[in-house]
Amino acid sequence: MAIEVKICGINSAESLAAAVEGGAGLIGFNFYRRSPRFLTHDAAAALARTVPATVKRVGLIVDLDNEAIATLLAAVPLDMLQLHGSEDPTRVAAIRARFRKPVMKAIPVARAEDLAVADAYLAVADRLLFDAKPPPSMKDALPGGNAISFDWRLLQGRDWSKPWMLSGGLTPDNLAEAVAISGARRVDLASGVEDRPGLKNPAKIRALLDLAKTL
Ligand SMILES: O=C(O)c1ccccc1NCC(=O)[C@H](O)[C@H](O)COP(=O)(O)O
Repeated sequence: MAIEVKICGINSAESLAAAVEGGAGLIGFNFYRRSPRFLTHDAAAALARTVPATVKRVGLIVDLDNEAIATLLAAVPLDMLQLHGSEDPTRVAAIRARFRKPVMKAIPVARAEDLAVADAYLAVADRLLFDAKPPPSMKDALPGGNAISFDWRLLQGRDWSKPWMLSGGLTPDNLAEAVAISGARRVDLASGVEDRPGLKNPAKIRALLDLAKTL
């Protein structure tokens, strides 16, 4: 069975069409202001309204308070929230209960010990997303979308009771190896289908999704 792909940081009708027509299972809209992929509510809403029901619309947020989340959800039709900040399990549970949306919690990974953090989220999140933790030497790193990978062998032979995704530095060139080594059946990527940060390349999106169907 093909792996499930989320294309994150969709910010144009062209990239959205490539993702939807190519078979992405999820697309992500980025609401983190420092990101080159940041979208206003209005821009995201216009795109989100055109997404077929078969594709999940994920809103990526970083440590937003309840008021900001409520404003976002009132403006943009979203199927899932991706929590990509330092939200602890209590906060994840509170967001899920209050806003009645499935939540995916990002877990930053650099070393084997980082994976232990995931256990605390299993009871409160609907999905986990293992993403590369930027090294301290990386100046101005974002919480995600940095085009860096972690050691995929850390995930080898591991599984969790909730669906989990692999992300961090995935590209059409390394996807097959990443999937083979990690055992991931769901992947998420942003930079790997771009020409520069924030500029998605529809041809790269289509190529990546074609490849994913063969894995
Ligand atoms: O993509 C961003 O700019 C971003 C900013 C802040 C928090 C998270 C962000 N991206 C999250 C994602 O879901 C990315 O797909 C994931 O981090 C992998 O990114 P990349 O290494 O660029 O493929």
